[in-house]
Amino acid sequence: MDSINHVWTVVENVRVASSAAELAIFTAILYWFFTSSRVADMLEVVGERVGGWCGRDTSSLRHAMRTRKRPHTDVYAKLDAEMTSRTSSLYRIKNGPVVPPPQPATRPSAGLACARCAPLSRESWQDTKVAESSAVINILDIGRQTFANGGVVSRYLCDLAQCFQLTNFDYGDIVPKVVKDERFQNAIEETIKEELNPGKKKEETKKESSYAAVRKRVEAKAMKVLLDISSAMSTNVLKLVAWLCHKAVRRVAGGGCGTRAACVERLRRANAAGLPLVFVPLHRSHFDYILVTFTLYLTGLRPPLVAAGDNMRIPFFGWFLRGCGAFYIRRRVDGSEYHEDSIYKSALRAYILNSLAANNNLEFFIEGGRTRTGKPQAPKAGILSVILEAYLEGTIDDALLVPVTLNYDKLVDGNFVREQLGMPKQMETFWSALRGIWRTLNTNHGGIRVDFNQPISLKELVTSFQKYNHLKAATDRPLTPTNNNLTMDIDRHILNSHSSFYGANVSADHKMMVEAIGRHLVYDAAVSTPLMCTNVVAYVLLTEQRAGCTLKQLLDSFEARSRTLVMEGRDLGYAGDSRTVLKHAMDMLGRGVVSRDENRVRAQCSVAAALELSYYANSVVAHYAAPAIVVTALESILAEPDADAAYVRHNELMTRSLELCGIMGHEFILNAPCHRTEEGIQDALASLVQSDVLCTIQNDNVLDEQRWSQRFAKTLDEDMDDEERPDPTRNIKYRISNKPEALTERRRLLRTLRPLLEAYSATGKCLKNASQKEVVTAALDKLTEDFTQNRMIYGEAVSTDAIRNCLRVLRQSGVIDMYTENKIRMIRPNEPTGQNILDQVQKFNVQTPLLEK
Ligand SMILES: O=P(O)(O)OC[C@H](O)CO
Repeated sequence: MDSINHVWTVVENVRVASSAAELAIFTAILYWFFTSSRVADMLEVVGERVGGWCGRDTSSLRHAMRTRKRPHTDVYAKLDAEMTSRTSSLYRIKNGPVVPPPQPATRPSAGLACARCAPLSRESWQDTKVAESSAVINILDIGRQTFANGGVVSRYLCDLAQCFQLTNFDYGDIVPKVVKDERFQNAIEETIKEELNPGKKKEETKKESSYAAVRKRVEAKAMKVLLDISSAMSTNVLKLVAWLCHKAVRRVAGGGCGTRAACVERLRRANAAGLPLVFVPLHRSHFDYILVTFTLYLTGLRPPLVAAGDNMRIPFFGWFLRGCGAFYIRRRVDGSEYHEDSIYKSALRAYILNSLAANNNLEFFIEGGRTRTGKPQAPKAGILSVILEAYLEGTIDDALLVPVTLNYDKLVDGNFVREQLGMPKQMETFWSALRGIWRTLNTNHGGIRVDFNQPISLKELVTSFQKYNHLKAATDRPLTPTNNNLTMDIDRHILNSHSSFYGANVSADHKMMVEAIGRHLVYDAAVSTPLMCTNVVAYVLLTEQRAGCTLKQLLDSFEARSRTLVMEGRDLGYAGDSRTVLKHAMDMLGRGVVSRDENRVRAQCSVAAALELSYYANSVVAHYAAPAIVVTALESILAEPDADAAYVRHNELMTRSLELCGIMGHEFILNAPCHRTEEGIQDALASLVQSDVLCTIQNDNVLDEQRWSQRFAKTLDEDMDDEERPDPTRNIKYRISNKPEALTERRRLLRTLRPLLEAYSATGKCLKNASQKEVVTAALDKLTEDFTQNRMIYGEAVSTDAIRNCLRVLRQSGVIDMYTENKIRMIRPNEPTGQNILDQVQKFNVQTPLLEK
C-alpha cells in the first residue's frame, strides 16, 4: 500500500503541474477567442451611444475609416452588413425585450417511457396538477430572464451573474475508493502472478523478476490506468465552462439552444428521488459532451460524469473535458490489445460503480461513436452491462435511465462525407480541435435542441423483461392475439454483439437483457428526437422532389411534410412562417448541397452533396422506414410476371415485408424490443390504408370469415399450438390505389429505401476472397462508376456504412464468412446454396415504372 501511495503522490504532482500549464494555455486562448471581436463590438456600441449623446453622427468611427479606405466591393459590403446587423443585434439583446423562441401550437408528449415495459415510470415524475407545458425554453435566456429586474450590473453581466450563482455540487474523489476495490486489487494480483509465471516470460520479467519489483511495476501501471480514466470534475471549471458556453453557443447557434421545459421539470422531480440518473444520449457531435452538461447545469441539475472516448484525451481540451466531468474509456476494445487488459477492465468497472454509489449522475453515449449517417445506430453493450450488473448485484438499488436526444440545424462537426467515401477518420489532435473550434465559432449553425426523455427505472425494465420471460419468445410465428404479448424478437441481433465487459461467465440471458435495454433506449430516443427544418427539407429534396422543383413546389411539399410529421406524433424543432423557415434551412444546407438557379431548386448532382444531404434526411428516413419497407415489398410483388396489378393479399405483403425487414436489420431499429416486427409492419400497413395507398376490401365474405376465425380462436383450448390455429388474416386483401396522390406517396416511400438497396445490390456483386477493406473499396468504386455513368441515380448509395451493414447481413445469413488473418479482417464467399439473401436484394431492387418519372 505504501508503494501505491508513493506512486500516487508522484503522479498527483505531475498532474497538478500539467494542469497549471494547461490552464495558462487555456487562459491565453480564451483571451484570443473572446477579447478581440467581442470587446470591439462592445466599444462600437458604447461609441455609438456616446456619439448619440454628444449629438454626433451615429455612424461609427470604425465604419467611417473603412468606408474611406476601401473600395466598395461586394465582399466589404457584405462584411459591413454583417457588422451592422451584429451591432444592432447587440443593441436588441441589451435593450429589447426577451423574445421567447416560437412555439408550435401543439407538441406531442415529450419522450414518454414505454407503456409496456415501464408503465410505472410512465406514470411517475409528472406534475398531475398542471397540464404538461409544451414550451421549449432557450437555455441561453435563463440568465437574462432571471436578472431582467436585477441591478444594472447583473442585467448587463447576466451571463456572469448567472454562472456565479450556479449550485456548487460536491464531487468527491473516486480514485481512493477504486484503489481499495476488491476486483481491482484482484486484477493487480492476477497480473502479478501472470508476470511471475515462468511459462509467460516477457522482456520485462526477464529483467526484474522478484515479487517486490514486479508488484511495484504492476501497481504503478494500475495507478496510471486508473488516473488515465478518472475525471477531475470541479464546480469551478463547470462555472467557467457555463460562462464560456454562453458566449460560444450564442455565437454558434443563431437559433438558440432549446430544451423542453416539461422534460426539465420531470428530471428535477426524478432527481429528488435520490436515485442516480444515467443519461444516455444519441451521439451526433463532439459538441454533445458540453451541451448536455451545460443544459443540465443551467437548469439546476447535477451535471453527470461523462464516459468519453480516449480519442478525446488530447492536450488542453482533454483537461478541459475532464474538468467538466469526462472520464476516459478506451475505444476499439474488441480484438485490440486492450481486450485482455484485466486491470483496465476492473479499474473502469470499479470507477463506474463507485461513481454511482457516491450518488453521481452518469452519462454515456450508447452508440459508442457519432452517427456517420444521421440514423440512430445499434447500441454498444459495455457500460450498460456494468450498470445492469451493479443493479443485479445490489451495488445500487435502482438507476433512472434517461434517453437524451440532440439535434442541430447544421452539424457542428462539418460532415462525414470523407469517411462515407472510404477514407480513414482523421484523428482528433490539439490543432485539429483548435481549427474545428475556430471554424465553428465563425459559422452560424442555426438552432440546437437538447431534450431529455422521461426517466425510466432500470429496476422496472429488468422486472418486466424477467416477468414476461419474453427473451426466448419465438420470432418465426405469425402474430396472433395469444402471442402478441410482451415478446421480443431480438435474438437474431444479439450474441453477435460483444463487449470486453462480457466475461466468459456472462450468461446469454444477461447479454440479451443488456441488448434489449440498449435497443429500447436507442429506439425511445430516436422516436422522440425533434426534427429540424434541415432534416425535413433534405428528405423532401431526396424523395418527393428528387427531380427538382420550383421554390413554390418545395415550399408546398415542406409544409405538407411538416404537417404530416406532426400528425404522426413527431416533435418539430422549428415553427413560424414556413417561407422563412425554408429559406433558413436552405441557407444552413448551403449552395454546395442544394442548387438554386432561376427559381428552380434541386439537390446538387454529386456524390458528396447527396451524402451530406442524406445525413440530414436520414432522421426522417428512419421515421418512414417501416412504410417504405412495405411499399418496396409491394413493388417487388407487382414486378413478378403473373402479378395481379390491382390487388395484393395481406399475408403475401406481410411475408415479403418481413423478408425485407431481415435484410434491413442493421439499418433501422424498426420497433422497441418489447414489440414484434410484425406489429410495426401492421402499423405501417394501417398507415398506408389511411393515406389511401391501399384500400382494405370490404368484402362481406372476407369479413364474415374474419369474424368467424376470431370467434373460433377464442374458443380454442389454451394449450393449442399457435401454428394449428387458423390465421384470421389469411383472406384479407387490399386494392392498390392508382390515384395520382397514391402513386406519388408510393414513389416517395420507394425513394426512401432505394439508395440502400442499390448499395446492397452492388456489394453483392463485388464479393470476393479478399480483405474486407478491398471488398468495401470495390463496392464503392462500382457504385461511383454506376453513378457517374448514369446507371444509378442515388449518389448517397456510395456509402461505406451501407456496404458494411450489408456485409454484416451476408455474414449472418451464411453467404460469406469473416475471419481475421494477421490482424486483417478477411472475407470468404461461401458456395451458393439455393436462393440466398442476395437474390432477395435483387428482387427488392427491381426496376419499376414508378421510379422512372
Ligand atoms: O465518432 P467517433 O468515433 O469519432 O467518436 C467520438 C466520440 O465522441 C468519442 O468519445
